[in-house]
Amino acid sequence: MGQAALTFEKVNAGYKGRTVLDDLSFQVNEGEFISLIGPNGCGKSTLLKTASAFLKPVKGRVYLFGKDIRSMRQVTRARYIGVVPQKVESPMAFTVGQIVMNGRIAASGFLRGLVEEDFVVIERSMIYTNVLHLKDRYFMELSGGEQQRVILAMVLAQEPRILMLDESIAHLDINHRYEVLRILKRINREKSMTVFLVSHDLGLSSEVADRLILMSEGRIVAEGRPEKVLVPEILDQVYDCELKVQRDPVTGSIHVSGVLENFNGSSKKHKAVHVIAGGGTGIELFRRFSLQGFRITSGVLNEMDSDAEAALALGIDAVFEKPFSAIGEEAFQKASFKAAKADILVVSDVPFGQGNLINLQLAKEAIEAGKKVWIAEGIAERDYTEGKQAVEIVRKLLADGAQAWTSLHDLMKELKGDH
Ligand SMILES: Nc1ncnc2c1ncn2[C@@H]1O[C@H](COP(=O)(O)OP(=O)(O)OP(=O)(O)O)[C@@H](O)[C@H]1O
Repeated sequence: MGQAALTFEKVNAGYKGRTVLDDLSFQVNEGEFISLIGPNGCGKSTLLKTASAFLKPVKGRVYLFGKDIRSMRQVTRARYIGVVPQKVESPMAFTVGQIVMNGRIAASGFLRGLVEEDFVVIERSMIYTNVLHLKDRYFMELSGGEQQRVILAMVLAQEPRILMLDESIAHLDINHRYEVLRILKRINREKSMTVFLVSHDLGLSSEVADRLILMSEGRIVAEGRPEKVLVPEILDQVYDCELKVQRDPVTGSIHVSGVLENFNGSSKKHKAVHVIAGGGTGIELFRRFSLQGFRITSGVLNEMDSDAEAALALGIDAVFEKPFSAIGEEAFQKASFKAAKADILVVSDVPFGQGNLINLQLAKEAIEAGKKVWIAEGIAERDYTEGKQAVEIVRKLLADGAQAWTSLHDLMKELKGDH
């Protein structure tokens, strides 16, 4: 493997005071084919913008082939790095031929003028990406996939030493996608061009890349050969869902997919869960339980509370009390009736005061009925009752068999086992 092509050294970067990349350090060597993967919003595009000096780091340094990018002129940078963006921002009133030529001009300098060799590179880039026949067409008139191939041709015409693609092949049809990948692999091998591909297609990334870099919340959480990174223990945590990873024993290719078993039309009766929540602490529980196919009941909730609104919006069978009022006997009895029909009871990280303390009585009834009860950890910090009554009740519940949960991810996993 060659010298360091791209180096991030303790980089912090983001937008208007909001940090996205968090103390990020990594190195890519010349000739490597890397795929950068990670959930929506984790900072992949921000990393690309920072690498191409479109975004200035707040802290840390970025080097291209050992040189600090801050000291580089734009034309020098264009020779080192070419970025194919996720989407083409502005409509361009140019023909395809003109756009690809602009790529070459950006990297060769406006003053020099183009020579014979430049036109060979321009034409080759258009042939590679199958856009030569579109040469005289206006960019704005092209389909999304055609536009994406033109931008790729433009960047290839720069002949950059590192090519970064931001989800740029996602909109291509399967034929063109594999064609582009073959081109990238070829240039990568024959010209030692470093390729850095951002992709949400984990299987495809594992097929083409020598090394995967997995990001989460602005940091790198795993990197290495695809079979080391694409393992359920890592992916489940990062993508916060259950994933199936299968490896083809013949080709070795890896297939990652989500689990759709709740939607396969089976007549299996789903379990019922009663959720004790309030103040918005139940929304994510409602959402996830719905997606997993649980039957959900909830309450007592106060009308106009954000959990009450969410329960109404999701059609959840909930019991309500008047807004800003302490839970009364009638509402409690209704909730007790509903909770008695549930298989599982979950208490969110809702704060408890005198007004809603009675909801914990539902957890006690569930334990007495031999049901599973899950209570969010950290009750001491959200107990606003006199004499910390909620802490005392929860302590007893835990002693009698209730279980504490810390992360939603883990709770869902536990409940999935019961489902
Ligand atoms: N121009 C911007 N101004 C403010 N915030 C931004 C800007 N661009 C991105 N962000 C925020 O920065 C975070 C990281 O965004 P980024 O586009 O880098 O993520 P990503 O990993 O590429 O996501 P995706 O997979 O969805 O494309 C997100 O929370 C996003 O909302």
